[in-house]
Amino acid sequence: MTTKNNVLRIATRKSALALWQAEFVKAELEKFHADLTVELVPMSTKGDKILDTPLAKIGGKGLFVKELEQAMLEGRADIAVHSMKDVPVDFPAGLELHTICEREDPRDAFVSNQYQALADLPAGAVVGTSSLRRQCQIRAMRPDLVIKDLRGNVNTRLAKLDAGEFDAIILAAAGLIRLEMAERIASFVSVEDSLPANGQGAVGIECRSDDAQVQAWLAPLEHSETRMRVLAERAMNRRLEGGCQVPIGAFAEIAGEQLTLRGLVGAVDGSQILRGEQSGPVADAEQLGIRLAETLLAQGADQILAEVYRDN
Ligand SMILES: NCc1[nH]cc(CCC(=O)O)c1CC(=O)O
Repeated sequence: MTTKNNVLRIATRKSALALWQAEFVKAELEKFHADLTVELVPMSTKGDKILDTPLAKIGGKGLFVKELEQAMLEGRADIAVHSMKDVPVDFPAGLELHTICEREDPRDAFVSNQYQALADLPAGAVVGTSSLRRQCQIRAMRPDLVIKDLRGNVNTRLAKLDAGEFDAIILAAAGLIRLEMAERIASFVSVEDSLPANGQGAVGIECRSDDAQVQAWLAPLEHSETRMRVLAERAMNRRLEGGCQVPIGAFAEIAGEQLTLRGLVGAVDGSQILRGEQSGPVADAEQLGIRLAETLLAQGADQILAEVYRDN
């Protein structure tokens, strides 16, 4: 038995955002379970250590999660808190994504010290992003801009903007809001202009599949609407066999009993963008994701993705 009585250990990366998310889950757990002690177990992952290579070129799925999963499998930790966006579609035997918490703002944020929005940037302005998804959508909209790779955690990226390396950078709004840096957001990029990544803005919790005690503790943190949205988005990504570094956008919304999923697959240079949409009952979330992926594949998404993988 790896779980001590009334102690739960959270494996977490050491970035400010990861620590914020782990502290958030700790606070929620302690709010619901007065007699529970929650400890953080911070660790570095491969994705944190390799900082000089564009993410898309490092390869390998789960760059940011393997070390955390090893800790859970070896009983050094009980749960791991992830940005859903960075969580691979498949889990190692013995572990599962058990809980999905309520989503923060899922949009991309435009951050600049001089300009209000993408539309205000002059021709030739330099925009920083490390995401192929953001890159292809910006290039499609504004082929006159220069896109440069931008790596590092949120603070590093902001420091590079402030040092003048870029005229603007694009980040997930959720990260800035959580780190209490919402004032850095010059404007939100609409989901029409930049379809978010699957799971963006949502926090998920992974644990051992057979750990009933930990799962009982996690139960009150579950947010069912977020779960259904993220299920649809991830199902689309999975059917497309997309990793986390691909020019794929997936974004679901729920109105009443109806879930609407929008999806996009693009060439990195923005020369081609395929879009689709599926609506249906919330309970069919995964089916809608699979169906949308299939309509995109029928339009040629597989060729576009094959080229992306070849180039990277
Ligand atoms: N890929 C890194 C990553 N993973 C999650 C977030 C932001 C928070 C979130 O989406 O929940 C970010 C930073 C970014 O994309 O700007």
